[in-house]
Amino acid sequence: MALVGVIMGSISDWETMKHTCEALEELGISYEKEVISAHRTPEDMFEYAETARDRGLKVIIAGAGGAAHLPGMVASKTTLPVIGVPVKTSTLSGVDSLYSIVQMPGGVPVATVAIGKAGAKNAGILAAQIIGTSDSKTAARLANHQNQLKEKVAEMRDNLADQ
Ligand SMILES: Nc1c(C(=O)O)ncn1[C@@H]1O[C@H](COP(=O)(O)O)[C@@H](O)[C@H]1O
Repeated sequence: MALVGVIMGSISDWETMKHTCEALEELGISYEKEVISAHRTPEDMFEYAETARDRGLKVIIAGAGGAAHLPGMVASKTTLPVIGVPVKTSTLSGVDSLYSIVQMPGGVPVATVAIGKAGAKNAGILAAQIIGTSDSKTAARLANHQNQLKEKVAEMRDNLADQ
């Protein structure tokens, strides 16, 4: 059963959102993925959001670009935490996506990560951290992930010393 729902406004967002899925896989979190658009498939979006909790999801990650209304509209129809990923756009570099997602009105939060693939990766890690609050195996995998980051910095220090 999927614990995280990864949705995106278009298949063109996959190049970004695949980094979310990779992070979830690395942390052993089950997920489902789907293309759903607030603009193009509003009925599907409402049904997805309204049924998400009963289907067993714990977190929804929604990526979209431009007039990125998907994360906020999903958040308006579920009590699950929603993480929004601003997809980088060719016209406005994803600042349009960021502003569309981050500036939610009071009462309807969307946890917004950075623009692009680093943000998409962080969305997966953040979802794992939410799940890790009540799951010790996930918490252990997250601790391991942090240790790997430390090891990478240790390698960087060795490399720098050799320069
Ligand atoms: N922002 C939204 C929504 C939405 O918010 O519901 N639906 C599609 N889109 C975005 O339109 C961009 C261009 O989509 P196409 O590449 O399909 O034309 C994508 O980044 C998508 O997330």
